Amino acid sequence: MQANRPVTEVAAGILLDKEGRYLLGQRPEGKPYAGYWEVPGGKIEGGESVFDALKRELQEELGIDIESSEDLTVLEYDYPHAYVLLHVSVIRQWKGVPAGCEGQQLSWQLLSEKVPSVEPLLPAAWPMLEKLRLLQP
Ligand SMILES: Nc1nc2c([nH]c(=O)n2[C@H]2C[C@H](O)[C@@H](COP(=O)(O)OP(=O)(O)OP(=O)(O)O)O2)c(=O)[nH]1
Repeated sequence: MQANRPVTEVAAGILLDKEGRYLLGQRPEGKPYAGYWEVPGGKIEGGESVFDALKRELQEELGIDIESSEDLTVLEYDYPHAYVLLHVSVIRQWKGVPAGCEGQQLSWQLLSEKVPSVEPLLPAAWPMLEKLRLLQP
């Protein structure tokens, strides 16, 4: 557990399509861990619900509109730059085609593959993928 460190609450959304693929994005230059691959999402702002934050972040980052999500898990991770609490959701339906609206690269990955074909991944992305594999299709 963290001790006396501010908590950064983050909403992360795993887009899962009907072919069993999920989406990763590459963190842009200028952010901590630039170049690392992650599940799309970002910080929850004051007063937002997890879903509000997810809807806003996926609109900003990917240009898509979501109407629902399923809670998958909550994870904590103690990075040198921040102590992060990640609220992870799965999204199976969205409007629009995901695009790298912040100049970031995107990559669809098959859930049936043990390891993503892109690297490196943010450390906290690994346990999310493990949870995702336990989901019933
Ligand atoms: N989006 C996302 N963030 C993750 C993952 N794993 C993980 O540890 N994080 C951490 C990294 C960051 O410390 C934090 C997310 O912050 P961010 O910098 O992406 O958020 P943001 O877009 O709102 O940031 P900002 O530039 O507006 O300050 O969560 C993940 O898979 N996806």
